Amino acid sequence: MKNIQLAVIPGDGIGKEVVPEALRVLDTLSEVHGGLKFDAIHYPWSSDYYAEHGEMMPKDGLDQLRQSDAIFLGAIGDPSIVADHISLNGLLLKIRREFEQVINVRPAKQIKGIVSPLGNPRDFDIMIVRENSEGEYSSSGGRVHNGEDEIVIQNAVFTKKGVSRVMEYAFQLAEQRSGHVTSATKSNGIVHSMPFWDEVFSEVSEKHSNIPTNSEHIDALSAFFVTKPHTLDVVVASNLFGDILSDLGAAIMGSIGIAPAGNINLNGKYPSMFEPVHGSAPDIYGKGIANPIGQIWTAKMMLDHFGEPEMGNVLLEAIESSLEAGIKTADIGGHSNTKEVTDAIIARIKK
Ligand SMILES: NC(=O)C1=CN([C@@H]2O[C@H](COP(=O)(O)OP(=O)(O)OC[C@H]3O[C@@H](n4cnc5c(N)ncnc54)[C@H](O)[C@@H]3O)[C@@H](O)[C@H]2O)C=CC1
Ligand SMILES: CC(=O)C(=O)O
Ligand SMILES: [K+]
Ligand SMILES: [Mn+2]
Repeated sequence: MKNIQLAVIPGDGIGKEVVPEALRVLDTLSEVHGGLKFDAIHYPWSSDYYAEHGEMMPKDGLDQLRQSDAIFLGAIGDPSIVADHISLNGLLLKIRREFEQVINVRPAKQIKGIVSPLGNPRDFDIMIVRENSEGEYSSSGGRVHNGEDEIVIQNAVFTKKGVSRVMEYAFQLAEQRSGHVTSATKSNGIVHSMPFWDEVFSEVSEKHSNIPTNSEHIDALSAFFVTKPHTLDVVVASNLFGDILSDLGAAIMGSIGIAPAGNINLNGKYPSMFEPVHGSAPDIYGKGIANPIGQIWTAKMMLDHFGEPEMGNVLLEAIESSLEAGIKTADIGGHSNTKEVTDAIIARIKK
């Protein structure tokens, strides 16, 4: 029996609705598999936890999570309780940084049973490889003076190590996919970090001369996601650019509610973390209508990570088959609720 210790953090808003559903799916997959078991430990860390304890997680929170094989997270953020920069920095971004989850992989591809909002898209299959530990999401900076004299400085941090690491990962992925790499840059507007980004991209691409590359400014690239997504394969991007492109990737698939993600620790020192691309969606929380597919597809990425791609494929086929049968939440044009969608996926896995 292969036992996998999962640290489960549903977090806020619809995270609390979709995580339990995805865990039901994982339990079903365990039953079908017979030799694989997930032992889940739940952590209530969230904005509610902050309201009670004045912090997003206990002081030894990271030590508690360290013991697990992976972290399965929903979403963090409830601006009605605590400001987003405090809640995300105190939990989500802290885990990503401290656990050296330096890469964030986010697929965007057409799946059966969902109509893309693009008029008539050709088949696309994009893998966004986002730098996840530095870049624009650094805590370096500060505020001085008040009123009209106030000055705010937000530093973006780009290290040779961090940039070459994410690019190396992107090239290795492209090699497996027999594809190519597109770099998201903005060296026409950002004078220090992005020319550096371009230089490192040239260096790393020289080591992989068999892989075709191109480099696009982020503004133009955003448009290409809409006008010609079929021309893209692996897209490597800084933390902020990758964040934005992945919501766009989700949108052209059909909804942010279906997009999965993996925060990958490469050095094996800490667990990786799997969470959907979407946030806590306060606008629909409590109605039971959140699309659980982002969280469930995220479970497939976790299965792949643990060397169980067959189970992952069973899961993706079950997702596609229930979508083709029209069992969908409202964000993708259906009338089913969160539980009905999960039930339909579970029924197909059992078949
Ligand atoms: N990784 C994380 O935990 C993230 C957390 N956040 C946080 O989430 C909160 C809300 O942020 P927003 O910018 O509104 O982004 P969001 O992703 O939560 O929501 C954006 C839009 O997509 C819809 N949506 C998202 N997930 C859905 C699902 N599964 N099914 C159906 N519709 C879905 C929402 O209803 C909303 O209209 C904030 O506190 C934000 O900081 C935002 C993004 C990522
Ligand atoms: C924070 C956020 O929006 C993301 O990681 O996607
Ligand atoms: K999330
Ligand atoms: Mn985001």
